[in-house]
Amino acid sequence: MEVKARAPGKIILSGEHAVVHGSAAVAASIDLYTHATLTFPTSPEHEDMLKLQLKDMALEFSWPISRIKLAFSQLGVPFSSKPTTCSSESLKLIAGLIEEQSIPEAKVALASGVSAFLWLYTCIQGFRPATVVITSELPLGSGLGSSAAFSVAISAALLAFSDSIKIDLRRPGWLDFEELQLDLVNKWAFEGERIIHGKPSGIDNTVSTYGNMIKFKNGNLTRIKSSMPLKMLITNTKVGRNTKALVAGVSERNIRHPDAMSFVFNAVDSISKELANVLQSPALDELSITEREEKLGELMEMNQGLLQCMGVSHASIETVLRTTLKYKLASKLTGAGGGGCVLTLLPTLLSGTIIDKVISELETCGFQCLTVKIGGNGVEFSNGSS
Ligand SMILES: Nc1ncnc2c1ncn2[C@@H]1O[C@H](COP(=O)(O)OP(=O)(O)O)[C@@H](O)[C@H]1O
Ligand SMILES: C[C@@](O)(CCOP(=O)(O)O)CC(=O)O
Ligand SMILES: [Mg+2]
Repeated sequence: MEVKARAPGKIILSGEHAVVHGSAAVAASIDLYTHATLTFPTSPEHEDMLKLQLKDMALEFSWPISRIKLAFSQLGVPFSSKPTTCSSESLKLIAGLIEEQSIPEAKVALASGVSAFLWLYTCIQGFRPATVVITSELPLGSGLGSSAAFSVAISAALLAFSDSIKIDLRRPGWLDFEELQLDLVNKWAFEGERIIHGKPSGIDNTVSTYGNMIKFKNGNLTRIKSSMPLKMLITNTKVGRNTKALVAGVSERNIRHPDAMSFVFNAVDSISKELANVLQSPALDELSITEREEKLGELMEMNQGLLQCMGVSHASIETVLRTTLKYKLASKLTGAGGGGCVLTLLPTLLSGTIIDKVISELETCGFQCLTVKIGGNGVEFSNGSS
């Protein structure tokens, strides 16, 4: 018995961080995925183990089911058909299970992901032996939503084999969940994101679940249908950072300067709303596309300025901004900042020669450039034959 799920990463076009404080934000899925494969054992030798393989990291974790039962015996079985938040007591028990596995020092950031996995697994599947294999095309901790794609892919695979969701695994290829099933996957994935981000807004798991392009505010999504082509260059500064710490840093700044920060968050809210309107305004002719691209670029630059106000830019991000500005291209950080990835708007009429020059200059600085497809499908499942 095997099921696979894949969930996309995302870019945030405007509104990261401010969205945690109630402002609107705009995000789109990208065609880089995290895959989760869930297999229930058929041979008796694997009968009492829960295994998690992180293939790209060459890491494998395994726990005897009896050990997991023992850990949770103090607090009761977390098994639940309703999305449930992991309490601090449960998180401590899970931390104990992970400590026994001794993660190499250089990969210790993965512990929050493994905690999210253990919580989702025991809640959705209880104490059932299985092997879960994870692979990802997304760079981890770079602002492209690897944590959400991880939580969404795992939730989807686990739910696909639960009583909460009935799916037909006979058809080949990648298949869509129904709307109510997506809602459930999204809610569980949010509980995973809580463990990894501390205080997530929910935008990343929502766009990874439903795909395409969304405006998101206070937990509510509005689907956006862009009427213009959108091409972005993604530059990965390769400076590692952690979303949880950056989100906490902005909250602390908000506590120190509540009046000033409320203006910053309000300004971001207006920028996101305007950006969503520009994307959706009716297409007329090529000139209007150019005008709209100019507006988008300006809004992205204004958003970047406000992210600097929040204290989440970084020297490496500033280097990308300076480099792209030489070519009159607008850029902003995407995701939590502090390093990670930067978006640069590539106008439709920009020549390939200029794009090649910018990329080569950015790569000379040691950065990695990616071009991705924006706004594809959200989470999907398959019977393992794809
Ligand atoms: N494929 C994966 N395997 C294990 N953990 C993962 C995976 N993808 C993401 N994570 C978890 O998410 C964390 C990165 O999330 P975060 O700091 O929010 O950055 P981002 O979401 O931008 O990639 C990792 O340190 C790890 O705990
Ligand atoms: C900073 C934030 O707005 C986005 C974080 O995205 P990422 O984890 O850096 O991909 C946090 C959130 O909305 O939960
Ligand atoms: Mg994240």
